[in-house]
Amino acid sequence: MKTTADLGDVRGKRVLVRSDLNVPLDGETITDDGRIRASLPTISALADAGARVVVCAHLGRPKGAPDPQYSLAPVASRLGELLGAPVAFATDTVGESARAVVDGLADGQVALLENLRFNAGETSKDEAERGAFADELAALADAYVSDGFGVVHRAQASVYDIATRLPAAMGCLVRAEIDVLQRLTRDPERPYAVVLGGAKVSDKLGVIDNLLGTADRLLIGGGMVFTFLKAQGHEVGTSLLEQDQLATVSEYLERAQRDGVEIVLPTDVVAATAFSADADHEVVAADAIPADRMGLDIGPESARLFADKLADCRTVFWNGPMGAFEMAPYAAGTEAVARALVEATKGGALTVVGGGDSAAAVRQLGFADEDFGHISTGGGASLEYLEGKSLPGIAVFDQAQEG
Ligand SMILES: Nc1ncnc2c1ncn2[C@@H]1O[C@H](COP(=O)(O)OP(=O)(O)O)[C@@H](O)[C@H]1O
Ligand SMILES: O=C(OP(=O)(O)O)[C@H](O)COP(=O)(O)O
Repeated sequence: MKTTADLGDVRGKRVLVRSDLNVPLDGETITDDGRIRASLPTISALADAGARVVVCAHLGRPKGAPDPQYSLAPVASRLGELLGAPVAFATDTVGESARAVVDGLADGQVALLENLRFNAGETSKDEAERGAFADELAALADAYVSDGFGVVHRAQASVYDIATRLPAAMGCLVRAEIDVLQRLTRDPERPYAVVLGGAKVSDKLGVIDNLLGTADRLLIGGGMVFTFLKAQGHEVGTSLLEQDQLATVSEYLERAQRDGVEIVLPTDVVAATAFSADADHEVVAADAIPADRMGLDIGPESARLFADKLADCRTVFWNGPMGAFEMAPYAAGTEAVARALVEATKGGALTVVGGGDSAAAVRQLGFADEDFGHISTGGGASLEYLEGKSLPGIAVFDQAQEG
């Protein structure tokens, strides 16, 4: 695997670094800067070596056109504070502003381009459209460094296509993340549990297919729960639901039972009248969610059950908060699972928390990075790695080496 050392002397070279700076925002306030901090080692090392560092990243899921609420401007300010040096911000990604900002960089200086996903080419399924955007990005630089671990599972222009267009290397964050995750895939100590939650349900339900073959226990919380409960024939009210995945989930439940894999579902949930901290909410049995309510957290009985199921585990991977933890009334389930992982870590288990919001949740709830074996910057990326899937942003380096 190529490292930045393989790029040779970078002094005076324009090096495009793909980072994952997809941080949670409250208006323009960054509520957790973990992903920015995790991106610093690669950026600093290149700047210290005299490169003209051009950082590119996405924020949220804008629809291929500029959308001010997803601007990376607040991230540029924070990145500058953390680096202790100003970061020039380009108000577009590959246009006039980007070219001017890159041209204005001196050796050792850092710039950040505006949100990659303001350009339809970044996420396009059409190879030619993606390639054309990758060409425009490539024109801004002399070399490329892939350091956005949280996006290596995306076959997107700045992750995949660009790596074939410039001398390319892996950054130290991607390499560090892979080193830890390898310990989970190479003969994990058992029992091995995977805890799944969060809101990217359609993205992440599919990973269960492979996890049924590797994990001993799957604990399901967050927005994932309701497709399972519905598949079991229960009312889920207005909760998050993947209607078209019901048959798949039923098959998972059958297969798990047949193969002796434990799928642990909540027995109670916190059900609210709206997605709001002020909404009327109550704890109800998981099989009795009122039709006009949505489940926004696992209930207290489930929190105890989940903690119990994690207590004897020797390896735990967790992605996705157990509830809408950003709102205090729905944070208890996430806090209970975090506490259970901390206890498991103290007992010698290998625990990994992955995902932008999951990492933000544990920090927001007052836990320290050292309380866990590892906090990964990638949720979906880690899960797909654990599934044994080929990740486009990593595979492209193998292809380049073969080719
Ligand atoms: N029951 C639920 N209903 C709606 N949203 C939920 C629920 N449980 C968790 N969430 C939301 O899931 C989001 C995080 O999901 P996701 O992006 O999949 O996690 P990560 O970033 O850790 O990979 C949080 O913003 C949280 O509010
Ligand atoms: O937040 C991210 O992933 P995660 O929520 O799975 O941790 C990454 O920045 C990838 O974002 P995407 O899932 O919109 O491609």
